[in-house]
Amino acid sequence: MNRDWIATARTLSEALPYLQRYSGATVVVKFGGNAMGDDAAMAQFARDMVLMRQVGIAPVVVHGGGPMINAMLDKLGIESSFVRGKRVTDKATVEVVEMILSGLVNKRIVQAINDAGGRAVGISGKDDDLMVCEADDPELGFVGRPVEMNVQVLRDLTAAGIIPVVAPVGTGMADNETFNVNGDTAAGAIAGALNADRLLLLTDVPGIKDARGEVIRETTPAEIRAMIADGTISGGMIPKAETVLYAIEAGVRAVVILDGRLPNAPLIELFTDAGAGTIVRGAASAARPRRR
Ligand SMILES: Nc1ncnc2c1ncn2[C@@H]1O[C@H](COP(=O)(O)OP(=O)(O)O)[C@@H](O)[C@H]1O
Ligand SMILES: CC(=O)N[C@@H](CCC(=O)OP(=O)(O)O)C(=O)O
Repeated sequence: MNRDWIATARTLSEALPYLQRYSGATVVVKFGGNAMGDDAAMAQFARDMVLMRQVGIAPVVVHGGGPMINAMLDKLGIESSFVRGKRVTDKATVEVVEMILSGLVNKRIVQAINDAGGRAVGISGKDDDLMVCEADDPELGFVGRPVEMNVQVLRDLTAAGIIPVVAPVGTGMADNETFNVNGDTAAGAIAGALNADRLLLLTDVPGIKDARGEVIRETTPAEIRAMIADGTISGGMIPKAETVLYAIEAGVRAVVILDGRLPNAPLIELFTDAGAGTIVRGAASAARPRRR
C-alpha cells in the first residue's frame, strides 16, 4: 500500500484522543496580518478552520491586518508609528484601519472559509456592541482598550454552526466612536469573555524566543513578565505577551503562540503529540496530562 496513505491513517488514529478532548471546545484563533500569506496559504487556513468545525470544535477567528493597513496608509501618504507594538491612531488613520480590517481583510477570510465549505460570517467589534472600548492611552489616540464584552452574538453564531470572523475594531461608550484595537488584545478579550479552551495566536515566528533567540516550548506568566521587563520581548510581541497574561488570568485554559505560515499550524497544535509554538497553561489545565 502507498506509504503516504499509511502515514495519513496513522496520523488520523493518533489524533483520536485530541479529537475527543476538544469535541465541544471553543477555540479562539488570532490570525495575524503577518501570518496571512498568498491565496493558497489563506485557503489552507480556511480548510483548517472548517475541519475544526467539522470535528465539533467551535472556532472563533479574530484577525489582524497590520501590513495591509500599512500598505493603504502608504498609498494615501499618511505616516504611521508604533508605541510598544500598538499603532498611534489619529482620526484619518482610524478611518483607514476600519476600512481595511472590516472590509478587505475580513471579507477575504470570510470568503476563503465559505469557499472551503464552511459557513463564515464576518463582523467587527461594533456588531451587537461586541467590544466596547475606552481610549487605551492618550499618547495612542483612537486605540481602544476593551472594557465591556458582549459575546452573546458569538455564542449565537457558533451554536448555529457558523464560524465568526471578527475584525478588531471597537465601539466606544459615547455615540459614534470608533477604536482601533490591536488584534491580539481583541482576541484575548474575546477568548476571556467566552471562557475559551484555547487561544491560538498565529504569527510569523515559531513562538516566543528567549534572550539567545531559541524558541521556548512552554513558559509561565511570571517568566513572560520578566521577559517583557528585560526587553527580551519587544515590538509586536508585547501585545501578544500582554494578551497571554490577560487571557490566562481571565480563565482561558491555554494560550499558544505559533507560526501561522507553517501549513496546518492550528491542526498540528491541536491534534498531534508534538504540538507547535510556545504554550502557556492556565491553572485549570495544569492538572491535565502534559503532552510535551
Ligand atoms: N522574544 C520574542 N520572540 C519572538 N518574536 C519577537 C520577540 N520580541 C519581538 N518579537 C517580534 O514580534 C513579531 C511578531 O509580532 P507582529 O509583527 O505584531 O505579528 P502579527 O502581525 O502576527 O501580530 C515577530 O516577527 C518578532 O519580530
Ligand atoms: C492598535 C493597533 O496596533 N491596531 C492594529 C490592528 C491590526 C493588527 O493588530 O494587525 P496584526 O495582528 O497583523 O499586527 C494596527 O493598527 O495595526
